[in-house]
Amino acid sequence: MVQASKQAMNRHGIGERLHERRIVAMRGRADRASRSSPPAGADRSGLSHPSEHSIRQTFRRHHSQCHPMRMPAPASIAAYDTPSAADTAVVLVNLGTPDAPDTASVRRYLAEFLHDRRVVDMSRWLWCPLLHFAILPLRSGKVAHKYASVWLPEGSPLAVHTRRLAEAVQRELPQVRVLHAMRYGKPSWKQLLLDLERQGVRRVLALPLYPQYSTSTTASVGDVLDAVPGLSSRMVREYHLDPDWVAAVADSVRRHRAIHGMGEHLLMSFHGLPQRFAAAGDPYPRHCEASAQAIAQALGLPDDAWTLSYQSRFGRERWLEPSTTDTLTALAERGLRRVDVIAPGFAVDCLETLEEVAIMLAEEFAARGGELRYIPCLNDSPAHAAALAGVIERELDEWAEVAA
Ligand SMILES: C=CC1=C(C)c2cc3[nH]c(cc4nc(cc5[nH]c(cc1n2)c(C)c5CCC(=O)O)C(CCC(=O)O)=C4C)c(C)c3C=C
Ligand SMILES: [Fe+2]
Repeated sequence: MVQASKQAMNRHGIGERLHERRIVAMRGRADRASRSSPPAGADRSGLSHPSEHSIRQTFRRHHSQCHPMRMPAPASIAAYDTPSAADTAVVLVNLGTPDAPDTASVRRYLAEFLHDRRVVDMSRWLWCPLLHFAILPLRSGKVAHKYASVWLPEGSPLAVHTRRLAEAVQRELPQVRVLHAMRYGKPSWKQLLLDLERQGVRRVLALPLYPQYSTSTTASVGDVLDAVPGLSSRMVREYHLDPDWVAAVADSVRRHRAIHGMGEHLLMSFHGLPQRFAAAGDPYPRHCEASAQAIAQALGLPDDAWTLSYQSRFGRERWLEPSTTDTLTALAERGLRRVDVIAPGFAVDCLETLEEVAIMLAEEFAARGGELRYIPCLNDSPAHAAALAGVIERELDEWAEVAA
């Protein structure tokens, strides 16, 4: 099979192969968009089957069941010999969240999160006493109260939406195992990798649920992957300009505006970052700017109809600007009364979007006489699952090519 794939690669030029891959990806996406409920084990991309023969069989079977008029299997199917379904897992990794909205659980979660040097890089001699004797005792209770205000019957919004999103992506990609994990808290990313290794899984593709790359988030997911050397692994770095993701965000705004009417302005609020990180080369602000531009362009918004801002400041140092709070004050002073807000840096709704934006900032804006209308994250929407499935397919595809 490897041989067959190498021969195929020798026969065609690189440009041709890339073109074939794009066609395959487009076909995969078209299939996802057009089918309602795929048969278990059905295969569209041929990513995961041990032999070319069985790949073609499965592909044909699926197509004859779902799309009797659509044929044949993709021309480049021979390139999909590795990785195979049995020994590959795809893991959607999110930040993490407390187990319960109480002080002890929040304290445990914050302690793990804020111990990560990727998040707070101060000297441990200074940071650990500050964290344990000031921040955790003072912050945990207050933050637990905030979590309680958005907690769902099934758990923390971030946990609930992440699990549902992974299930939705699994439905999109029945040929590989799709799981989810949290960098901090449960289900533990590190523990999941160790469990997978024990179960004989050899390859893990990590998809950090951060569209924009940051060392404080994405790289930290990679650190854990590197710490389990028995597994062959690969990580999606970012998807901040993925066309399907951009289209899904833009569509969510369009749909909201179709139901609730047009806001006078669109605010795109991203999680903030200390300016020092950006000065040291973290590409996060560039990625946020590029995402915001692409979303505005997809919506056909003129420059004065939208603004990018940064929220969730933590600590005393300078964070990225403009802040969402200051931006809303400025918009209110400009006389704007109906502002729509999206949070395109968050894959799913969480404390920072629901409590900080949809509740607190909306209340502040209302006190100035305005209406702040929060448009939810993509969560487990079909468009989101399809976009992420496309990102995963492309990554597995490139991996197979490198491995061949
Ligand atoms: C120095 C501190 C922090 C950095 C740097 C930071 C970067 C960062 N965070 C997210 C995404 C999320 N952060 C969330 C919560 C959260 N973030 C921080 C601090 C930093 N984040 C704290 C202390 C908290 C906990 C809440 C609080 O105490 O205020 C969440 C939500 C988690 C949930 O349970 O709902 C997300 C998501 C990104 C994308 C990012 C860098 C770009
Ligand atoms: Fe954060």
